[in-house]
This record gives sequence, C-alpha cells and structure tokens, in this order.
Amino acid sequence: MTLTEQHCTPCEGGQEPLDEAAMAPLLEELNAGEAAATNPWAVVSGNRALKKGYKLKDFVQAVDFVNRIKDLAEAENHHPDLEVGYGKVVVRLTTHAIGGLSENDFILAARIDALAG
Ligand SMILES: C[C@H](O)[C@H](O)[C@H]1CNC2=NC(N)=NC(=O)C2=N1
Repeated sequence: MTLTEQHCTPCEGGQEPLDEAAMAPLLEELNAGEAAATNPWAVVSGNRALKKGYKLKDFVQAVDFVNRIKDLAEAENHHPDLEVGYGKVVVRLTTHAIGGLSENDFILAARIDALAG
C-alpha cells in the first residue's frame, strides 16, 4: 500500500523512533511526487521531525488549508504542529509519544500533500 492509502495507528509510546536507515524508503516514497522536486519534505531536529512549507494565495486560503488539515488529523488521530501566516502554512510532524518519527508521520505527510493538491 502507498503512504496515501494507509491510515495512522494509535501510538502510545513504547516503540523506538525510526532511525535514518528505517526512514530512508519512507522519505523516498514521500518525496517521489513531482511537487517534491521543488518543495520536498525535510527531515529536521536531528532526524526527529518532518517539515515542509506550503505557499497559499493569501491568509484566507492558508486558514482554509489548516482547517482541512485539522479534519484529516482528527480522522487519523495524529496531529501536526503548524505555523500559519499570510499565504503560508508550515507543517512539522513528529510522534510526540515516542519523541521522534514513526510511520504515522510519513502517512500524514503524504495525506497532507494530497490535500494540497
Ligand atoms: C492516543 C492517541 O494515539 C494519542 O494521543 C495521539 C494523538 N495525536 C498525536 N499526534 C502526534 N503528532 N503525536 C502523538 O504522539 C499523538 N498521539
């Protein structure tokens, strides 16, 4: 199954965060689309988070995008950290329960890319 077809699984901790080797194939799939050629997801904070900035037309479009992300996050029970501004939404994903990256973060990242269109 591709990342966009998968759903997040409840994560109450107890698992190790993904290391660089484990996340490599997930990152490759996540950044395989054409949009990633000019605006890829980056692994940040010492391999503990994913980050990507989206450009929108204006503030209203930015907040509309945030509202759609909110619905997705609630449906998947996995939530991003967001920075919102005029024509800008910055998405940061990490699995707080384990203090690092899990497959949930890559699934939600792919699903947010699909929302952005
Ligand atoms: C029980 C439920 O899985 C947890 O409370 C969820 C909610 N959303 C979450 N979102 C993120 N990003 N990390 C988490 O650890 C997390 N935990």
